[in-house]
Amino acid sequence: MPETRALDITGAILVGGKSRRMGRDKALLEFRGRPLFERVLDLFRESFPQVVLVGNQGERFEGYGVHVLPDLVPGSSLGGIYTALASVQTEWVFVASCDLPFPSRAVLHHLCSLSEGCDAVVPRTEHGYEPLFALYSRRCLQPIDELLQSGDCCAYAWYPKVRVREVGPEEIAALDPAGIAFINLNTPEDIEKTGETQ
Ligand SMILES: Nc1nc2c(ncn2[C@@H]2O[C@H](COP(=O)(O)OP(=O)(O)OP(=O)(O)O)[C@@H](O)[C@H]2O)c(=O)[nH]1
Repeated sequence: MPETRALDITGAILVGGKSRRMGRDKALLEFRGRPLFERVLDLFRESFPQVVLVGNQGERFEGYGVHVLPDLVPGSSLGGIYTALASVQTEWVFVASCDLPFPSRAVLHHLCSLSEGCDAVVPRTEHGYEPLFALYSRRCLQPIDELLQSGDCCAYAWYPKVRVREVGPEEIAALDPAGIAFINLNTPEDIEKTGETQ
């Protein structure tokens, strides 16, 4: 959408996980006839002027015409967020996990509309923060770096160090009434269960 494309945002999809619970690469896992990560890729391509993937073994994504950033700090999704923020030219990065079958355009656009006066815009549902579908500015880089250097890789433990705009459960429910925006697929059972959704 034009108002989001005009913003200084890169879309970054994290594709560097080990997929241990799934037993095979989640990003390229076939879900309803297409590799799973393409659902976020499509949404990002229509929303942001530039899109990158973050993770090692970039050759997996040959043919997509999208730049792959190798992990600067491998081993955690927070390391992936760090790599994205440290590598892109834009002031903001919208980060998403690769395993979201129903990423929400409405939630994405709402988060992007709230960036004024803060350093991060993060959804929070009744299950807690959703750090892997959130908007971060480059000002988050230093506190993330400090946390990683301390040996902690919790994706949201550094939030108290920056100005976070939380988008709470009621706001999210209005944008995602079916409650599917943050479903992610971790196990073969999740695929079976989610196959029946929508
Ligand atoms: N770039 C990058 N992304 C990661 C890394 N670890 C996890 N991710 C991504 O973070 C998102 C959530 O990952 P998880 O489901 O928590 O972890 P996973 O390693 O993919 O799966 P499990 O091995 O089953 O825990 C996915 O998009 C992963 O690809 C990493 O070390 N580097």
